[in-house]
Amino acid sequence: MPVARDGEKPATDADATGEGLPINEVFYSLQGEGTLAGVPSVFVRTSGCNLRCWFCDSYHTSWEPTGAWRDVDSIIEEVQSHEQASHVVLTGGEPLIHEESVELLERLAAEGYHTTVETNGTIYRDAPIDLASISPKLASSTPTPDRDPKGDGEFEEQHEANRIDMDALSQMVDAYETQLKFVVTDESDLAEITDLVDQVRKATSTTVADDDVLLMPEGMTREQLDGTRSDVAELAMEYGYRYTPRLHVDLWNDAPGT
Ligand SMILES: C[S@@+](CC[C@H](N)C(=O)[O-])C[C@H]1O[C@@H](n2cnc3c(N)ncnc32)[C@H](O)[C@@H]1O
Ligand SMILES: Nc1nc2[nH]cc(C(=O)O)c2c(=O)[nH]1
Ligand code: SF4
Ligand SMILES: [Mg+2]
Repeated sequence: MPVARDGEKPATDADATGEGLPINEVFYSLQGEGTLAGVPSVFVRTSGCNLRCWFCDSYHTSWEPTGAWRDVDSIIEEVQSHEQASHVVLTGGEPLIHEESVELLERLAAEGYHTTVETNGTIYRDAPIDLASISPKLASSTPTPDRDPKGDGEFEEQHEANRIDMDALSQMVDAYETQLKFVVTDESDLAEITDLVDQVRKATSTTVADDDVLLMPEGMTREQLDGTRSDVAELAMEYGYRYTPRLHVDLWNDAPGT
């Protein structure tokens, strides 16, 4: 079913509102990205996002959000049905637009799970998060009219205005163990990345080491990654940042539920 735009719950549209969280999918896979790549994990994907990256690989949580409202008990039950997993990844869409994500994370922590939150870093919430996997969005993510997957650039201005919130980003970096995971489209992204990392270092009391800064090639299919991964690996070496693969794409391409 469709969910409300940007995850809000309008008071008048019964179809678009509900209790708990709008969930797009829950699945068991290997963490494909970042420092925990390869770790068996249950993924909980909420629906709704405050941004609209043109390249979003989760189109049905952002450009056309779909999902079903589910209460926290039923989500926990499904997580626990994957008995081998001790790690849970909360992602989206943007999971931190939803206040109820805090309750879900509290319940997961109480059950002893390691929690990773995949977030664009624009919204801070106080929650038991073991790894904040923050992917701040660069200018190259903005849906200009020529790169809009749906329309003619209607979200360009809103995306551009909201993609970086330095207060929320630095609060998150100070509060949680963090990785900064940048989607790299080409070499021209690197000036913005080094500038952003400098700004975060100035705004926080936490040490952000170069190997907490991850460069991830843009691409939602193996074919697309074939065009970006080698160049991004070279850039990681040149700048001294960490490279992260997209292991799930290498293993399963763009298959659903992976
Ligand atoms: C779908 S997002 C959901 C979490 C959050 N909204 C965010 O952007 O971090 C999950 C991860 O996929 C990354 N991502 C999305 N589309 C991508 C693409 N085409 N190529 C590489 N990474 C992508 C995001 O940057 C983020 O790290
Ligand atoms: N296997 C796998 N690993 C992932 N790491 C972050 C993902 C995400 O969509 O947030 C993701 C995903 O969608 N699949
Ligand atoms: S912030 Fe994340 S979920 Fe939202 S549009 Fe960008 S990649 Fe997709
Ligand atoms: Mg993904």
